[in-house]
Amino acid sequence: MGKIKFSAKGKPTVSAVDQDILSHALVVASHGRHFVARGDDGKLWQLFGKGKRREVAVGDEVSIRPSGDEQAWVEEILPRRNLVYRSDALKSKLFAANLDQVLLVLAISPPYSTELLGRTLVACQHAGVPLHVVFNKVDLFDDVQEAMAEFTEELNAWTRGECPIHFVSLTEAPHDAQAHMLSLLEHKRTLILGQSGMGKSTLINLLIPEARASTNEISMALNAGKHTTTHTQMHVGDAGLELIDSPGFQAFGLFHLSEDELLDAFPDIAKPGLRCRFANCQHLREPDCAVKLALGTTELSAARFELFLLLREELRSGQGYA
Ligand SMILES: Nc1nc2c(ncn2[C@@H]2O[C@H](COP(=O)(O)OP(=O)(O)OP(=O)(O)O)[C@@H](O)[C@H]2O)c(=O)[nH]1
Ligand SMILES: [Zn+2]
Repeated sequence: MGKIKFSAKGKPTVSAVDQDILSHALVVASHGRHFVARGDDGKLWQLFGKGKRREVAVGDEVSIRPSGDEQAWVEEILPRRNLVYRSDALKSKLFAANLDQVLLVLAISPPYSTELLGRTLVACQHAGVPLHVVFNKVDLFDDVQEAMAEFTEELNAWTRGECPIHFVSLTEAPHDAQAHMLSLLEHKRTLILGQSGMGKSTLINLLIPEARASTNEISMALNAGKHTTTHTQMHVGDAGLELIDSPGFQAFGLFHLSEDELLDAFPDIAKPGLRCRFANCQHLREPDCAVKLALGTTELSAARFELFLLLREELRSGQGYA
């Protein structure tokens, strides 16, 4: 990767020479309002955007206008295939764009959050991006077969069997994990999500050993010389491996969904909902509510119904959390 130099204040310096040349680049790192993009020739640019052109995500294809040797303005964000993001009442926080898949890393220690799993699934469905679950640290199970069967059942209930689940031990069986993960990740752009401590960094370093070094370089580029570790970054490995690592997040707000879009992610509620006596049934205390009747049967799990009510309440109160 090329090195980036900075002006004294980290702002773009104006160069009359290449000001009018537009070129194409891929956004490979973001930290708030700071971005780094890689040009088609491999050169790294520190990016600046104005207005809407500041709403750049890792994975975005951009057309850029150089303003200095290493700095450029975002001229245009090219149309996206998809965008995965979270949001609260005030603003959106972009995870990444133009993805082939999202991979959520879970483990039993620290304990994983089923609510986070549910929210990730809704966000992925809304964005039209497939979700895979990687259940790491299987070496911590007492009885591996029994635990795998138990967690498969629990996760399938949450995802309605829609997400493939991959059991691995990244530290105790790294070769197996590596082979399995490569078959899933090669020639794809993947966003890796997970609570802190699940093994995201272990996974990325196992598959792309040079990831740590490039993180330091990008981190310096983003912050114009200062070091920060919390940024979203795309790591590129052999065989078309593109892994996007995102900083830990406390909550996953889905305020950007409309109620109809939320319902689209819950066909297990939408479908029985058609049979409720009232067309505008809220599925709370109304008579002849088919959703309440479906609750607890194989059609609708109590956990998913609770998550639906929670998300709907957040949308209505305007207090989604990001
Ligand atoms: N027992 C066991 N420990 C693991 C395994 N994979 C990772 N760990 C450990 O789990 C801890 C957390 O792993 P990380 O890769 O740093 O987790 P992370 O998801 O990147 O966490 P943050 O950096 O906080 O976002 C480390 O001590 C790892 O060594 C595994 O397969 N088995
Ligand atoms: Zn109802």
